Amino acid sequence: MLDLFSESLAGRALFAIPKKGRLYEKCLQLLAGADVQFTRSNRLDVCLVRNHNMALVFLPAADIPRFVGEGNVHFGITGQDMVAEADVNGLVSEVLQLEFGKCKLQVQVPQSGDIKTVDDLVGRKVVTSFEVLAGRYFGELDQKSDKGVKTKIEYIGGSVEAACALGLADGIVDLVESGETMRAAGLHAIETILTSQAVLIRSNKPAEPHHDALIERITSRIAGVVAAGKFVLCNYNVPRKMVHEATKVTPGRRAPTVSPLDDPEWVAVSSMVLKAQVADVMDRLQEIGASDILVIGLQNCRV
Ligand SMILES: Nc1ncnc2c1ncn2[C@@H]1O[C@H](COP(=O)(O)OP(=O)(O)OP(=O)(O)O)[C@@H](O)[C@H]1O
Ligand SMILES: O=P(O)(O)OC[C@H]1O[C@H](OP(=O)(O)OP(=O)(O)O)[C@H](O)[C@@H]1O
Repeated sequence: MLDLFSESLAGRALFAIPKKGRLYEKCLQLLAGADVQFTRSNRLDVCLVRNHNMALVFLPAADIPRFVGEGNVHFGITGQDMVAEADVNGLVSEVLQLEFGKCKLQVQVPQSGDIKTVDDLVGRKVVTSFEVLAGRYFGELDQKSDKGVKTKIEYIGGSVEAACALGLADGIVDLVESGETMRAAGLHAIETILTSQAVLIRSNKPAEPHHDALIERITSRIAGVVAAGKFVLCNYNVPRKMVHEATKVTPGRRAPTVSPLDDPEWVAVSSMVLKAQVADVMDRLQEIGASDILVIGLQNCRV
């Protein structure tokens, strides 16, 4: 059975996806948007893609950089924090930022306590799941400090936020997004070690040409899905004499589409706008005299 399975994997491009956790659902949405068709069986962490010569390998997010770096899989999705922690410099390339899984790796200490800055932590005990990054950060700090002592970095696999309250640590290094978990544990952040988001990474080991072409095709499809989430299409009518002003507000990615209307005094404009800026853009268009401003969400695109 196993032999049959590895035979069916032979020659396929291997794509690593986080098997659970924060990034999992978003990855499934990306795969659906890129029309990567598969059925994941409960018991298997490898599954064949029906419509491409590819297989998905579901792995812990933390292991993906190493698997990609060593060329066991050709490409994968994980967090930038995981790539940095795995220390795979030169072995993988980041090919696409995916705009989700955004968070910060921060040094946190009890809100009420004697530790106010990272220098106060030098020589004390820090607990973290990111022992490489925390070790490097405090190693540099120890060297700069004149205390002549080393900060003790201790690894724990989860529930890091509880460490200070339990008396296990003077500070922690952990991920923060909304800050809710941190505040609930009576902690606050005193330094950011890195910012992170989910990324598509590729092995730097040379792939076979037919893998290269497929990886590039899937990457381009995923880039389209990511861009579709970032942009909207903004359509509006504007007096012809104001079109120059209006298109300064909506320059589009390459150039806006300007079309004549039956009324010679007016034109219609269609342009891609960043979703995050669209409310402001609509206000400015209205001030310029545009009307019938319509914002349309994109399901998919290639840009
Ligand atoms: N609160 C958060 N907000 C946004 N992104 C996050 C958050 N926490 C973690 N991430 C991102 O998701 C990645 C995976 O985190 P997650 O906590 O799901 O790890 P996991 O250990 O694989 O899953 P689990 O905790 O279920 O075992 C992190 O490396 C980080 O890039
Ligand atoms: O700032 P917040 O929005 O509160 O998010 C931060 C929390 O998210 C992550 O854990 P997650 O909830 O993914 O679970 P985990 O601890 O099991 O990894 C991280 O380790 C923090 O605990």
